[in-house]
This record gives sequence, C-alpha cells and structure tokens, in this order.
Amino acid sequence: MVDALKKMGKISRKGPVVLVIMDGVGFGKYKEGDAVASSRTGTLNKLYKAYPWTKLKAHGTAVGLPSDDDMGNSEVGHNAMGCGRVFAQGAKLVNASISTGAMYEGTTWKKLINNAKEKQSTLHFIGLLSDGNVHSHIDNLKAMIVQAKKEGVSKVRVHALLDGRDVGELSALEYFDPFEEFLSGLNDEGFDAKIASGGGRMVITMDRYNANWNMVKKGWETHVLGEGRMFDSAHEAIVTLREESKAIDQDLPPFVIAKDGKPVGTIEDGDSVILFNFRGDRALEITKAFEAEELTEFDRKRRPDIEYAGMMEYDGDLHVPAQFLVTPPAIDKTLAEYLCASKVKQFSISETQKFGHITYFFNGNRSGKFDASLEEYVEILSDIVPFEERPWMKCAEIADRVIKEVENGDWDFIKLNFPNGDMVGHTGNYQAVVCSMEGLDLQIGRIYKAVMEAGGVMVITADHGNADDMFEHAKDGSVKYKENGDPQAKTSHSLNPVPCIICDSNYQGEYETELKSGLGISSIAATCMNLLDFESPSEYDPSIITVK
Ligand SMILES: O=C(O)[C@@H](CO)OP(=O)(O)O
Ligand SMILES: [Mn+2]
Ligand SMILES: [Mn+2]
Repeated sequence: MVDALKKMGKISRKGPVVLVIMDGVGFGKYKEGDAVASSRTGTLNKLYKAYPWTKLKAHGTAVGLPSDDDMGNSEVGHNAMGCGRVFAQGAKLVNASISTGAMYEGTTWKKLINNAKEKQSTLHFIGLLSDGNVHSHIDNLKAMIVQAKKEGVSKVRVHALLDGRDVGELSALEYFDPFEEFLSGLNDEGFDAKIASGGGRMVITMDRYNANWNMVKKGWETHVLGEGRMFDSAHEAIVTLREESKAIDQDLPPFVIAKDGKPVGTIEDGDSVILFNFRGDRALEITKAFEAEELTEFDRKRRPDIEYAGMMEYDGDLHVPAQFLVTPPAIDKTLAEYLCASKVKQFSISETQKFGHITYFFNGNRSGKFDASLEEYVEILSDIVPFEERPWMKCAEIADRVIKEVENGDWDFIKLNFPNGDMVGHTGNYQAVVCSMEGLDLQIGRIYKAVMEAGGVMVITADHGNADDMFEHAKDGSVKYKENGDPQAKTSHSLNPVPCIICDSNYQGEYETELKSGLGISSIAATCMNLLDFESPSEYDPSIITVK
C-alpha cells in the first residue's frame, strides 16, 4: 500500500478535476486524412484559444514500446496515464524473453512442450498474425515454432486471426503467404506444422470487456471444434471470403482448414495450447473459455483437457491465465492507488468498448478497485453494431452521466474515456469519423459547461492518435490511392502526439500558464495530482504544470 500524498496547500477548487480521454484523437502530421482537423469541433477550437494546452508524446519509447516506430495503443497509453511513469511493455518484454531464450527456460514453456512430446500430441498456437505489435508479433510466433521443433515437438497447428486493424486493412496475405512458406520450410518427416483455422479479429475470438461473447463462441467452434466453412488452405480461404463478403481483414468470416473433409487441427484432449497475444483485454474471454470449469456465456459442447498458457499474465488481480510464458511489467503505485490512500473520491466511466481501458488498463492491468468505498466504476453498454453505422456511439449517454455526477458534487476526481475517435477511426470510414468527432465535440462542450459551473477543472487529453491519420501515405508523404481513385483508408493508430488542454474554472495564477513541453502522456498522472492540490511522488514523471 502506498502512502497518502502530501498536500501542497496551493490549489483549491470547489468542483472536481475531470479527466477526459478522447481515445484515438491526436494532432495529424498530414493535412489530407486528418479527420480531427477537418471536423467542425467548435468546442475544442474554443478551448484551444481560451486555455493553456500542449502536445504530449503517445507512441514508441514514450509509452514503453520497443522503438519509436511503434504506434501507441490503448493499453500502453492508459497504463502510462494511470501509473505516472513508463514501464517496459509486453511487446518489449516478450521480445526480450524470446531473444535471450529466457522464455524457453521457464517452467510453463517446458511444461507445455513436454506435454506435447510425452503424449505425442499437438502444440497449438492461437493469436493475431501480423507485426502490429499491439496484441502480438508474428516474429514471436515464428521463433516459438522453431524452438518447439528443436525441442522435439512433432505437430504444430496455428489458429491465425487476420489483423487489418493494426496493419493495412487488406494486408493479411502479406503475413499469411510467407508464413505458410515458413511452415513448409520447417516441415519434414518428423515435423508437421500447418495453419488450422482463422478469421477476422473483429468477428471471432478477440472480443473484449464482455461486449459480444458470440465472437468467442464462433472462435471456439472454429479453432477447437473445427466447425465452419472448410478450405484447403488459408490463402484460398482469404481470397474466396474476401471476394464473397467484400470484408476488410478484421471483419473476414471464420474458416477451417480441412483435408479430405476433415479439419486438420481441432484441439483435443492431451494437446498444449499457447495464446500468443501478449495484450490482455482481448485475450481474457477466450482464456476463460479454455480455463473455466463452468461457462455460462456459451455452450462449449466439448472442453478438451489441455495444457493452456497465455503469452503473459493478462490480469494481475485475478491471476489469469493460470499459466503464462512472460511476466508482465510490474506496474505499481498507480494514480488510483495513491488517490485512495489520500482519501480522494473517484468516479470512472466509459461505454463497454473502452470500459476496461479507464479501469483495468488505467490501473495497471488490474480489474479490481483499490478501495470500493472511495471509487465507483460505471459502464454504459455499447451497441453491437459496426461503429461506422453509429459513429456517435454512447458519447451523449456518457456525458449525461458525467454531468449528473458533476452536479451532484460527490466526487473529487472524475475520469472518462470517449471511444469515438478510436473505434470509428478503426473502421477506415472517413465520413463516419468526422461525424464521430463532431458528436464528441458537442458532448465535451456540455461537460465543459457543467465543470465550469461547478468550479472544477477539466483536463482534456488522449491515449494515442487514430482519427488524425485516416489515409495511407507513401514515404514521401503523398496519399496512396486505390484503383478507383479513392484514398487508401488507414485503419490503424497513428504515431502522432496528442493534446492536453487544462480548462480551469478559477485560475488564480497558482501555476505558470505556459505548460511544459516535450513530455509524454505519463505526465497526466502527476498533473491531475497537482490539480487536486497534491505533490506528485518523486518516482512519477513530471507534471505538465509548474506550480508556483
Ligand atoms: O482495438 C484494439 O484492440 C486496439 C487495436 O489493436 O485498439 P486500442 O488500443 O485503441 O484498444
Ligand atoms: Mn485507445
Ligand atoms: Mn484503437
């Protein structure tokens, strides 16, 4: 348990500090494709003119990723904002564990490998097949397969999800084709590795925050039971299903690879299974499907008796999964923990799609509360729809609730995540993103009014960019176009910085109006502490404000 924070005795506000996280809203590098800049955001424009603001780094090493070529993402972004400093993140830790060989010395790896060897059974890998480095990296998978062969495993099956969300929207074959070749290169009379099933990541297996368990059910049927449309190869499945459905990769229907009408890689008693995604939000449900004795969310029909391991521990509170290959970053001393120790009353809210971002990720990948008597978490249920069809999502409902809480005056610190910029940004639909940004801006205007009337402070920021970079650009900065002349949509996050605006209802000169520059989003935590009149702990990254 951390100590209570020290009071500064310098900043006193009647109302709460309200932290607004606009998920996926950054400052575009290119004019073309910047759906944030090209939206009519009257509120934000007004706030940029009226209040101090700065740009914060939200990608690469500033959020604990291996290099500055890595775009930011919600996990590392919320970890940084909620924990006040930067930890080496999953992408970096897994990479290191594999390249030093530490993973293969661990008990979990040995157990799964020995299990497959002793029982002459199959070693399965399930996960996202791309180099997006948000949930997984294909190089990790390849290294593990090579090692498994070296250690004497004879049969490997890969259940590969198409990405198209952290990489190009139609890039799957750039990963699948060379990967099939890689497997063929390894195969010999003593070793047999194949892709056994697959599908789009937004259709099967990778649901999060209990938004749509039907996705997990479909994933189970596809990977475990081998039920579904059958194809001879992943290549054939992807080409055929693309043509029929016109879907982009993340939305491609599921497929099962079969030979002579029989699936090549169902998951059976005695097998070993590794979920090779390192990020937790979209790994928890499929993990539960494998691990739970009783499952109420869907009928598994058959639950194989297997050795199951995740790439990482996905939930540090609940210790899920029971077995994992790499120990996650030891994120401790979080903002919420410090605020609880200091008796600060805190309210957190988002809609389902980002509910765990503002709670679980923000608290360093822990699902529980630090002090239930001081904290309330509210989830507004997300619609189960393609978000380009409802780009406003639940931003009005979130704002309604926040305004009510601000007016009631029960909380010292309120934090919320608006998913619009990100969830709609991932669809690649420019018009929908503009609509999402304009809807969001209206709601920020409503919250702003309530916070000012209550005499509080509103801090507006984001976890990484997305909506600010909606077109693919060539190395020379020019927009890439499709054959039909439309710009090529970019569905992934961006490498761009994000805003931090401090709207203070009652500024009395207690801090410099010039905000510090060159900082990253990990500085949000210390900033919020200062605005709540606390000194920030020495281990935290510096606050954005300089208190006089
Ligand atoms: O949808 C997700 O899982 C990721 C992209 O892979 O987005 P975010 O980090 O914003 O949650
Ligand atoms: Mn995000
Ligand atoms: Mn995203």
